[in-house]
Amino acid sequence: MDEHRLARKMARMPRPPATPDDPGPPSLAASTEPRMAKGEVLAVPRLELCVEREAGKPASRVMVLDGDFIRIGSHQSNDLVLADRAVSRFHCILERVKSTFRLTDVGSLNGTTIAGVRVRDADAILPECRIELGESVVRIRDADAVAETELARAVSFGALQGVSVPMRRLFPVLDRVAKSAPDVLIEGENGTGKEVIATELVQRGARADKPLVIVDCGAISPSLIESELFGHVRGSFTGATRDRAGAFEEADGGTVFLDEIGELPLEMQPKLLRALASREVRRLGESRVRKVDIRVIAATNRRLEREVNSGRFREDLYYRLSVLTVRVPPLRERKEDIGLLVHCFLNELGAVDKVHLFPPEVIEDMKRYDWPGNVRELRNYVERRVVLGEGAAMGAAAPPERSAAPQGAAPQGAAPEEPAANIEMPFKEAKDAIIDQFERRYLAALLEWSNGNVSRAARKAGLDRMYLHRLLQRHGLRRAAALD
Ligand SMILES: Nc1ncnc2c1ncn2[C@@H]1O[C@H](COP(=O)(O)OP(=O)(O)OP(=O)(O)O)[C@@H](O)[C@H]1O
Repeated sequence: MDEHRLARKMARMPRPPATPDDPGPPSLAASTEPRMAKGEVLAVPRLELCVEREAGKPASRVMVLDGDFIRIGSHQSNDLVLADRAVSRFHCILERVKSTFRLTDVGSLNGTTIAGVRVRDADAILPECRIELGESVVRIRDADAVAETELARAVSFGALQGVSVPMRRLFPVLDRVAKSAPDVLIEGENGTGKEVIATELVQRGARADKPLVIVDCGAISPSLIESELFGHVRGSFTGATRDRAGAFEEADGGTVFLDEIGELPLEMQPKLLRALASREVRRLGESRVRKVDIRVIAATNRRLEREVNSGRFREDLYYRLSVLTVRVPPLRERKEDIGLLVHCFLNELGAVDKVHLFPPEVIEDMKRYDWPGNVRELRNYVERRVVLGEGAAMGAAAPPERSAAPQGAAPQGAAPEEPAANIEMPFKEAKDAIIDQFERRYLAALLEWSNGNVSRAARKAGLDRMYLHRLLQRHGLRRAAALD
């Protein structure tokens, strides 16, 4: 399989069956609801931001904002714009998490401080807190007024399960996005369900029976990405033995899902921007321009604001992509979903009879853990527990289980057995066999650690992501990496 195939999947999506919503309690059967039922209304306190100093001068500007995700910076596109040269274009993000806030500095030049302490990521910030950025000071508090937001009654949005408030707030948003069919950016940590969301958006939209082409921008070497997206003509580069349509052309009439958009090489970004704006593509090595009719869904696990600040992502492309952004909360902020997800995975695994392995006290233990690998890690754990029973351990730090690890993994901590030297084999073959064995074990353990996430694994191992993909493929471990 060449790199193109490796990184690109194409699917024709069947329309979901027309069944009514399932507003009932979590059940073993995942509900399918092609249309959202009108849900409850949730009152959320509005957020009041008081600018007490701006660019070093006293100020008394008050802004009352709806929404739980507020961007602060000097660029006009922020929710709170500070006219302060010491404030970065995208300086920090304030997110409501239940009754507190999280503050994230997105790589600002001069930093963000709270009570004199410089913060990068600060959780559990309480109302009345004063944030200092540049030569400005902003105080946050819950306003008296509340905003009303729709809360779905259904506990799933197709394959996306969730009983928690953040997820049931997300479902109506997704429903509207699916129907209105604009380009959309999905932001969320690894394993939070971005690809599931993209698939659901397609299935529920007008392009459901048209092609969906998935491009993993992080899995394609920079030299091939242009041809991958826009195609090439024969002879346009070494190895281009025939004309080939790119993802945009293949998806004509349908959708392109650009996964890991934050990994797109900088030099490719203006070309993507042009294609997004004009809906035209030009194959590599050809002057002819082709019109394409596509919807683009992009996803990222990076804070693109941080990438823009650091110069790794173009500001104009960021604006183009982020016109409509959907944010998926990490699992640690919606642990109420764990019980439902466990049932859903048992159901998918055909292991409903193993529900006794997840009694309430185990679910409570699971809620105490933070799930850095999010739903993917949870799913892997459910699978392990089904196979190993009560001995399965949660978390990457816990001793991994031999049978749960992908084939070839050595138990962590155990001294690897010295392989016997096989002098019946020529030296080179014997050496290659041992290296092969080592690679398999190393990669399998690495995948186990990263919960199948290739980007994380590549970073941990200090390997180029594309090279790691090839290694995994060579060792038949690609499925373990791509399965979830
Ligand atoms: N809310 C959910 N309900 C049911 N399954 C989920 C949910 N979220 C994620 N999953 C499952 O978790 C796994 C990871 O999901 P997915 O690949 O969509 O995550 P992702 O955010 O795209 O990850 P990455 O950024 O690493 O590519 C999949 O097996 C998916 O089916």
